[in-house]
Amino acid sequence: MSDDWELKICCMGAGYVGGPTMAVIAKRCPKIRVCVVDISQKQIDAWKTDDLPIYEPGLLEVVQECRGRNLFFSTDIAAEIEAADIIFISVNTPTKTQGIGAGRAANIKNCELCARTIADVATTGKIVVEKSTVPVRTAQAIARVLQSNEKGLKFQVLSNPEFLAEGTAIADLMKPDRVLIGGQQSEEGLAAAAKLVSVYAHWVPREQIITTNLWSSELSKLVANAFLAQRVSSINSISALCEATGADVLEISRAVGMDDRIGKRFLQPSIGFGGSCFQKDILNLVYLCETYGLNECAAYWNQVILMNDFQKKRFSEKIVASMFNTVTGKKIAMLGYAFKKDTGDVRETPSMFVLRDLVHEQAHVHVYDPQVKREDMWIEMDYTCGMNKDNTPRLEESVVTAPDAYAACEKAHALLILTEWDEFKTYDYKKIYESMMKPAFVFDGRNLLDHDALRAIGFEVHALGKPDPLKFSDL
Ligand SMILES: NC(=O)c1ccc[n+]([C@@H]2O[C@H](COP(=O)([O-])OP(=O)(O)OC[C@H]3O[C@@H](n4cnc5c(N)ncnc54)[C@H](O)[C@@H]3O)[C@@H](O)[C@H]2O)c1
Ligand SMILES: O=c1ccn([C@@H]2O[C@H](COP(=O)(O)OP(=O)(O)O[C@H]3O[C@H](CO)[C@@H](O)[C@H](O)[C@H]3O)[C@@H](O)[C@H]2O)c(=O)[nH]1
Repeated sequence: MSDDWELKICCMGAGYVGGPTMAVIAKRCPKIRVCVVDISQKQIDAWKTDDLPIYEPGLLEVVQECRGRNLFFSTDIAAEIEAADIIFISVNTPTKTQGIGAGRAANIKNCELCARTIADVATTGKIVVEKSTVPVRTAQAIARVLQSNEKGLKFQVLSNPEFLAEGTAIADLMKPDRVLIGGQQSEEGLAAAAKLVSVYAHWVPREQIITTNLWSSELSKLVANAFLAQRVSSINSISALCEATGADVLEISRAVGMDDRIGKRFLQPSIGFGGSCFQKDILNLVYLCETYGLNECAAYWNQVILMNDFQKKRFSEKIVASMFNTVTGKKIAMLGYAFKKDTGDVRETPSMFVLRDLVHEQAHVHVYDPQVKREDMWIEMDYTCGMNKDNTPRLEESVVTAPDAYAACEKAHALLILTEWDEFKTYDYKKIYESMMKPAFVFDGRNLLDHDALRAIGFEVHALGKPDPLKFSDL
């Protein structure tokens, strides 16, 4: 190992955030040594191959450029902590499943464990950076664990939440809207923050690197996700009203979004938001509000989740109701399973809830997604819906993962668009129509396809928040 490094960074947690974030730091800062560590040998082994543990456009190229140069992956956590000047904690902080706050509070046990490991093995003081999304004031707990080391070592704790979105992680990291760094407002705290600023300043314009106190930084992350999810729930609530009145939700998104004060983005109706962050972080915010006795604030944010649940359920019910109130024994093709395009991530994917409902209705579901692995579908189904092959014997036999969309649609009664993958727009829908049972239904949960063209082919199309031409006409 060269000793000429400008700085040495260790990141605990080689997941969706730790891996891409550190890869981009390594790319942009060739003189900084970056090592990503994890307790999972399997995860680290995969990062050392070209079959990376996560799919993210552009990630492999960045990893290939830096791996072995200044980007390393290891399970030797103690050695890497010892070598590092700055240690990022980028571990998972899922919603608690048991005990006080179960179903709402974030479980920060992995963060605490990282702090304990650092306190145990470090022989010199370090800057410890919370990269994970955590409840406000977690830095206090981390600092207390670190300061209780018996070696008299001094640690500085910073908050540096991550705002990347999956599917666009590399672009987001290369050109972030902002980098947020929170620190203690003491001389040592400000010096630590300045050191982290200097890392990002290798490629992020200085005016886009914001420094705040610790608590503002921690809380800003939860607030950003709550605001984004609130927009999705807002437009989804309007999609239901559009279906009842003959208004068109896409025309509304356009008309409303052109107001600069509102903005165009995040007004795309869907079958509900998914992903590992939105629901978890809003629940975390709701729990914090309740903890501080702010029950009205808690109820306000909880409504964003309730609206999301309503939207997911509404979509399944629409399918069954439109198909003569029964899908029992019918083949249904599900195109897309990931929670958004350009990722294989299925955590909290809304497709899972539609699949669950269709299995309950005894349909035969054929799923095609370009990136999702079948085993990941079952892990998430068990974790989030409590459904597995032991308690639902029909589950695995009534769900087929198809090799392509054409196979999924052959002899199907309905085709569902659940993820907005670009390739779904390029298919030969005439050929698909001819291979399907009649009437052939399309339920477009993303408003991805050309509905007029599909109707001209012969499909019966139901699209989210779009007027049904059989039901509504102009004046
Ligand atoms: N996924 C996202 O898009 C995203 C974006 C912004 C922020 N976040 C936040 O970042 C954090 C990490 O999320 P993620 O999606 O990368 O999670 P992840 O589950 O993909 O990865 C977490 C990794 O941490 C490892 N880990 C757990 N405990 C450890 C320990 N004690 N020492 C070393 N490694 C340990 C796990 O083995 C796992 O590989 C969460 O708090 C999340 O809310 C996620
Ligand atoms: O107009 C929209 C925009 C998004 N979604 C859905 O919302 C979910 C989340 O999408 P997105 O925010 O793009 O992806 P995430 O990877 O979950 O990223 C969010 O969560 C991350 C984890 O905290 C944050 O870092 C990001 O800033 C934040 O956008 C997905 O199911 C999308 O399909 C919609 O339905 N309509």
